[in-house]
Amino acid sequence: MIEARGLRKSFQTRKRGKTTAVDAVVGIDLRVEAGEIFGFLGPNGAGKTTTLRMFATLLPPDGGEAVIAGADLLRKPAEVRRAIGYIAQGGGTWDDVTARQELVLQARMHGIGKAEAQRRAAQSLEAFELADYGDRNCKTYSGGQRRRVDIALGVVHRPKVVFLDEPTTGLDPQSRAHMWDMVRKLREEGMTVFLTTHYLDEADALCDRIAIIDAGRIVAEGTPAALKREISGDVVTVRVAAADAEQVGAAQSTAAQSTAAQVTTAQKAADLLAAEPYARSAEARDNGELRLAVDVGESAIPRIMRTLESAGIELSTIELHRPTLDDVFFAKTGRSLRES
Ligand SMILES: Nc1ncnc2c1ncn2[C@@H]1O[C@H](COP(=O)(O)OP(=O)(O)OP(=O)(O)O)[C@@H](O)[C@H]1O
Repeated sequence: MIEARGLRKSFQTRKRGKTTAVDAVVGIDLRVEAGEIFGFLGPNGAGKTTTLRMFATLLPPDGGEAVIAGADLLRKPAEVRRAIGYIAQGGGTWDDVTARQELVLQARMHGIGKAEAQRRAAQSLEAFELADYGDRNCKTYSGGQRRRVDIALGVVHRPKVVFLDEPTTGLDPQSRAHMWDMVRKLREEGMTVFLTTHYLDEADALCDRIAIIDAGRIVAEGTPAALKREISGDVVTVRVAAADAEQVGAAQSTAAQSTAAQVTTAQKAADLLAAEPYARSAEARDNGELRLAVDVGESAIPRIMRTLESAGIELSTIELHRPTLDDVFFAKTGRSLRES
């Protein structure tokens, strides 16, 4: 339903009279099958919105090509526009009109006749659980209700593909869960959904397949389960105890010295553990923590503790966790998406 090859985009920015180029998207290749909820997961500034805007014909690519719902993005943009719905990050509802009025207007703008437009507006209000507020001005809606109106507006013409830019950003947990149900409903109705998110749990729970994007490049693609399986094993996170002043060679320990010593100790621990047969990898991080990829966490933990104890390294905490999409992100980029 969506196929992209080598799609790229740079922006020129001027700072103190100097022009510099920002490479927002650096060659995206991807394939989205019909009827999927496909998630584009990445940190702020990764290039998600830029890619989405190119797919939605709102931004001309600098290079590459894409076919969306059978139409060539560069040669047949009008055909692409007819086949898609695009729901921008900020949404677009007006304050002083009702959701029903907005829906009728939007349907009419797509060339739908008046009676059919009214029928579709009523149907959308039902489908998006807005019937109770449909005749109230949009300014009286909650954030979650507004976001549902945005999506109802984006799909009133029944597109084949729906592009959703961060559909749940800023929503409370209950509204987010509700929104996920709405997105699943779009798929049930046969639409292909392409959404962007920087929420790991959203990508994991909602999306059939995801692509992880970082610095304008796709670094991983697959089902959340397959991506987690790929890095496989368990992850053990160890935090070494804050060191005392002696270790940093100072008479008086300051917080900064203590952290520096912790980082040094974590590195020493990582070097030691990386040589152990049960460790697939061990990396110290700049907050005094180290992450170990192991096959079976439960049996690795006592061995890790023994190794560190015999080297005189004191632990403050040790935690076991099953791989998450953040671990996948970490494995691919060397950073945590949570901290990006
Ligand atoms: N019009 C523009 N002019 C200059 N730089 C831009 C422009 N639009 C985007 N960028 C830059 O391109 C990069 C990618 O931005 P983009 O908005 O696509 O990221 P994103 O992944 O959608 O981020 P977010 O999650 O914050 O929305 C960023 O470095 C951004 O600052």
